[in-house]
Amino acid sequence: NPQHPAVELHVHLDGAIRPETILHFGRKRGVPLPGSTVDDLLKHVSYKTPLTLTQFLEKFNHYMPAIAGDREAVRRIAYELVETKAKEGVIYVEVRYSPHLLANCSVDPIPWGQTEGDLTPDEVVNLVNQGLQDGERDFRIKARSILCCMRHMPSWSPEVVELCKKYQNNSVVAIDLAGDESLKVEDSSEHKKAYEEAERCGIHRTVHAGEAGPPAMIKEAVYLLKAERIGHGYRVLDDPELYKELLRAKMHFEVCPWSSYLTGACLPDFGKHPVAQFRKDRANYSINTDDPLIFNSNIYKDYSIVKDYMGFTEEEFKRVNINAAQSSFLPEKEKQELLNKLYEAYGMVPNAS
Ligand SMILES: O=c1[nH]cnc2c1ncn2[C@H]1C[C@H](O)[C@@H](CO)O1
Repeated sequence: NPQHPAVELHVHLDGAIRPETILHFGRKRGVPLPGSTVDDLLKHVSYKTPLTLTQFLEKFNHYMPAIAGDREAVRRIAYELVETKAKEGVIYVEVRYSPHLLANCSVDPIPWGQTEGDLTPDEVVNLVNQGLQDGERDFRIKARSILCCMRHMPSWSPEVVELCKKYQNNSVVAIDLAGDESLKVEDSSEHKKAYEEAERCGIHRTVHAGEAGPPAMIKEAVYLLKAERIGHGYRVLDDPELYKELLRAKMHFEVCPWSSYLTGACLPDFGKHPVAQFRKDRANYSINTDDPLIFNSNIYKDYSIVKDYMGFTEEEFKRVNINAAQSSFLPEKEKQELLNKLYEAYGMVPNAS
């Protein structure tokens, strides 16, 4: 039973695919997969005890070849994610992905060992938009998207920001920087330029930082890339001065509890999880699934963790979701509409009718 209408700001499209859909397209396209039933496939793709962020990211290799490069698949995974979220009681979701990692042409290198085809990153965005918009209509929730730059692929970033501009407010609301933070990138000036262009054009900005990386990555995200939200950001607690500053600035942290356990981002002892500190300090944060396929989870899992291990209350869940709506990348008027829906559902305004 969903504890509330919820708002989810951090979920990867390519980390949230239904195993059935992977099997369907694997079969249809003759792409070999590590299993031929849902259980088999999940044995390889999902896992239950912590890996490193780098090892976790390798999981995508097992199934992305079945989806990437296929128009119907790309559209369908977007549509199905909206359905899944609607069923979980999410009324507004921001879905993120790298258009390049779903393409098989006009991308260098062509990802996942695909042979070259004719699906460009631009058309990927178009297809995802269609899937999201069809989903919004059929499942009556709101969905927007965030386009990801990848840490290890600075050469893709100029096109990512151009796609954000082209599709701005046609589903796309923001830019992100995802991928392996622990990896040393010789030159990230392309990421920086892309973020400057995003700021100049009024495109919202979030950055994965302080998940596996040190607080310095969060500083870079905030002060160099002008991030308005931080993906994960747990390690901000290692730098009390920075933490104080970001609390004062009401910086939003996109917290993913179950993910943080499975990627080794946080200690396995949930009693000591950074989100417990965030709650104490009434920080601005949201609760999110991140990659529910790989983590074999849903939004209830993440809410259960903070409830069962940290004693989070309904009151805090309401505050969390109101913060999420406030820090969403919707235009002001739509943000107000979303907030009003939450206030009403939470019994925080008298029913006007
Ligand atoms: O938790 C994560 N941290 C960093 N990168 C991630 C995480 N989950 C997924 N990604 C990467 C892998 C996906 O292919 C990419 C775009 O969604 O983002």
